[in-house]
Amino acid sequence: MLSSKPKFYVKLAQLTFEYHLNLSSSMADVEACSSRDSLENGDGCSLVLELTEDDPLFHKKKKLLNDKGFGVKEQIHLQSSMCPDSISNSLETMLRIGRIIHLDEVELYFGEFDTQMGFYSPRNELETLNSILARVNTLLSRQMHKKMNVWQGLQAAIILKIQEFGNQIKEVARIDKNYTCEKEKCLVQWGESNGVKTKLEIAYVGGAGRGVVAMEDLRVGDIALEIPVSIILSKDLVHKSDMDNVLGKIEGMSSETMLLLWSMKEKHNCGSKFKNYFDSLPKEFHTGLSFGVDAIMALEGTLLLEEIMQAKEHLRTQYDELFPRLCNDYPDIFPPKFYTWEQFLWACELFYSNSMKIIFADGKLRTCLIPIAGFLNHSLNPHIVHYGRVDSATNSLKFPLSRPCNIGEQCCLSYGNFSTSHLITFYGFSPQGDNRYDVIPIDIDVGQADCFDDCPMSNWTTHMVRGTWLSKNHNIFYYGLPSPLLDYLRRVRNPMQYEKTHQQPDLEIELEVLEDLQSTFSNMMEILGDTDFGDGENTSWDVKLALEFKDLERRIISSILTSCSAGRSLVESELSRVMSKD
Ligand SMILES: C[S@@+](CC[C@H](N)C(=O)[O-])C[C@H]1O[C@@H](n2cnc3c(N)ncnc32)[C@H](O)[C@@H]1O
Repeated sequence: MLSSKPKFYVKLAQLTFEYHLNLSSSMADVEACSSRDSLENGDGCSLVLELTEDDPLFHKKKKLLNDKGFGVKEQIHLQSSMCPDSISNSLETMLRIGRIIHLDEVELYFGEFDTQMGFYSPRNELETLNSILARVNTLLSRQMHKKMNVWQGLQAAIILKIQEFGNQIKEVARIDKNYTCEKEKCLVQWGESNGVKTKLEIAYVGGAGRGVVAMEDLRVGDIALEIPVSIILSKDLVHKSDMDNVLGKIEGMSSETMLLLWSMKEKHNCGSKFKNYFDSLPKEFHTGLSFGVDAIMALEGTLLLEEIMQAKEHLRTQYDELFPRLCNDYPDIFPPKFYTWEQFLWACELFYSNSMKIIFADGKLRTCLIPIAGFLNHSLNPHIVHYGRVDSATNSLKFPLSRPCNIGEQCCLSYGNFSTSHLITFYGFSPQGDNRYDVIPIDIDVGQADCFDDCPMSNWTTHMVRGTWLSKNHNIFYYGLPSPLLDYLRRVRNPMQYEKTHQQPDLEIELEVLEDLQSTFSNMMEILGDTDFGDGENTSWDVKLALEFKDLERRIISSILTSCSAGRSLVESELSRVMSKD
């Protein structure tokens, strides 16, 4: 019955992939099991990474898993239960599976696995390592199985990997020691007297305003910050207020807007429980929604211009639907002086840049403002990735570390997988480093979009490109450009059959595809115009951000043009070689 060798087991059951690392069941036991529970309740214990059908990318990921050799009912036997090398090998296999499971849409679109980088994105890698670690920790905490040392070995190997990964991606923040953070300290003291537990202190971080730094060396899994639900601002506060009756009757009013309108008044209430919180907020926000005329003009030709204009228009419409009607009808509840357009815009910027979506103990998702946690800045290489669920045992929101953060180091969150245009519009900054979510969407109007059932990658409904420096494969047929887009364009030219061969007709199609892309992106570059360096020191914050963004778009397009041109040279020389042979 018992086998000492751990095994991976890949099973497809009711459209759910389950990957089992099973330490003590024999393969026959595993095959006889129809559910994960029966494995865990038995003598053995399984490690499961699962891809479920709830995932909107289920079919695409399933295909990618199959392409990578992780087929249905496949087993991968590991060599030994004890030796560190085999633990490390098993971890590598789990990582390869986990990375695919944790891909998001953009990563999957560009997802030819990059063997040189070894990972898809820092977020994906951290998420994968932490999800495997969480499962191993659960198994260890149950202490109900044999071979504890193997699981402990695996746990140590994962933690080491996370540490090594963190060391590769360290960012240095400029901490301004002269800024005393008085208001912020008052808020922390108030928080602590209400049950907040923190290992972070507020500091002024160059280029990002307030941020938080670790007060001690923090390890993976340590809780950097814990906020009791009693000091989280959520829609429950509106229900307890005089606004509830009025707002509840307005059709289509979201609980998010209710909380926003409540906050606009509450911030003026000297006796508010949340006075320290409101006092700590910036007097003005510098997001894309506050861009002035010069910045808007500087954005001419960019995608960001459209995003900002649409967002602002949406907010103006929302404001006009509510005001001055609410102030006229209920002047005591909605005093006109608190509900001007400028104050509404301020509140919208507060919510866009500072709110978090949290799942409460009742299972409901609510948009909240969270004192103290609101000081955490965003990073493309975050320390904290999982923070969205209230711990029902403590009725608090915990911020555990997904990678270590040393004493004095800025501790950052991931706000989400956002493009720089989104971050500028709603948060007012452009992140440091390569943002893999900076893509240029491509509209393809070929009138035969639904044709290619047999071509798996052409079933993407949207196409996109990004800086080709992010790709390591610049060989013929790839050129640093996304395969789904190239495959799609090839199929448009030859719907019957296209193969990546070095034969003349296929190479001629390659040339046409590259020429088309080159012409599309040359037009885009022309619309963007020449680099504008602004007015040096005198350039305002918004024009600076606008110019920075325009420059980013130029760099992306320029990299695509360079790749198209290099690709054409490759194909042309291959074509002349083939033709000279013929
Ligand atoms: C949740 S708040 C974080 C605290 C904020 N720095 C403050 O001083 O109140 C979000 C805002 O912080 C700033 N921010 C966050 N991450 C940043 C980053 N990586 N670089 C620059 N600014 C950042 C932006 O102004 C953003 O709108």
